[in-house]
Amino acid sequence: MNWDDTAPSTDDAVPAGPDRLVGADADGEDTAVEAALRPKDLQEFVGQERVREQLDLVLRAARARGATADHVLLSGAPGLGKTTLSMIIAAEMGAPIRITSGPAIQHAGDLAAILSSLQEGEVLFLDEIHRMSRPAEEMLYMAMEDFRVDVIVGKGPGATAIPLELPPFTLVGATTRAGLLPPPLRDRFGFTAHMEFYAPEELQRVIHRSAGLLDVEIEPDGAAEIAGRSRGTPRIANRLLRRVRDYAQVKADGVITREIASQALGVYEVDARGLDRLDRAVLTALLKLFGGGPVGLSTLAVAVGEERETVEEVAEPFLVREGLLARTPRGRIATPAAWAHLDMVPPQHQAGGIGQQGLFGA
Ligand SMILES: Nc1ncnc2c1ncn2[C@@H]1O[C@H](COP(=O)(O)OP(=O)(O)OP(=O)(O)O)[C@@H](O)[C@H]1O
Ligand SMILES: [Mg+2]
Repeated sequence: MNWDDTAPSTDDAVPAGPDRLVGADADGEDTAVEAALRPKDLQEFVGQERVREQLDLVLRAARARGATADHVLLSGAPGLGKTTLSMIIAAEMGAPIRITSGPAIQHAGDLAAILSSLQEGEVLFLDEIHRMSRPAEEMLYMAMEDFRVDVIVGKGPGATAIPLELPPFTLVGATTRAGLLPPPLRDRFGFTAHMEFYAPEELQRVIHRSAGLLDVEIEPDGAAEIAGRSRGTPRIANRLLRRVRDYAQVKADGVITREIASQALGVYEVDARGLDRLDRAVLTALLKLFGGGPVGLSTLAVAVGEERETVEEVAEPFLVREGLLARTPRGRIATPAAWAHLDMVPPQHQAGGIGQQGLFGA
């Protein structure tokens, strides 16, 4: 559902497939176990070295001054640890945290109610801040800068603005789409942290840590195998770990070895690079039916029997990130890495074969 007509957001309408094992958004089971797996302080938080170091300085300095920490904006793809980091900020400051999200704030009044009930030093976590309504956003500007809001009482010519002082608080905003934030809002954050995808070694550490908390025995090779298929995302790493654990318990003695991890993820159709069935269907169609492209998005979508949006928003971002597919003005094309990944030979390399763009070019 689209709560907010100011943002040209399409992410809400996309069939992101909560049943998708490699989807980066949280599903029901994730929500239930994530609380247990969340690192509780900066020390425990794996990776994101730069962000961690900078945030550590910001928080230490604020603590030393006995002041409330500056507002923090966390941006990055789903499942990289924004919510986790917001809770860590509160914990490190020894402050309570209030959690809400852009879509939950439909009216400025909703925000005024939250702001006016904050305690001094409290952390207000505003998830999906890019989806807040415009009037609420404007109220937030003043609250962030001057710790003050104007509450409008009454309607029409008789309406009056009653200024309300707020206690100093720390706003932690999170967004998957930093580009959608209006500059005046972005500028009011004292510190902006951009979260990157995790390296396989970092994910391996995340997996080890989670396995410990879930009381699962895992060999380093087993963790490496899962890490390599987790698309740079801790949430996916934790989810794959749980599925591999199931397999290890049912089919083996419960210990996760490389062999077991590889077999289990084969059963769940997550390949060595983290592609799932949909991703591979798109690539396979692109290579087999269209000789590697270029081919239009709609044609490609019909070929795999999916909606355009599903191909564009669900499968393509990761394929592009992995350098397997490129979006060009003339259509989608496969990269040499795509041919290699599916163990296929590009047509121009075959004796007497047609050129890559021979049949379907333009
Ligand atoms: N650096 C990390 N170290 C260990 N675990 C992590 C780290 N980052 C994230 N996780 C784990 O990944 C899961 C997802 O993290 P989190 O909910 O913070 O992501 P998010 O960025 O808020 O995602 P979304 O955009 O969907 O809200 C949590 O279970 C958390 O424990
Ligand atoms: Mg979150």
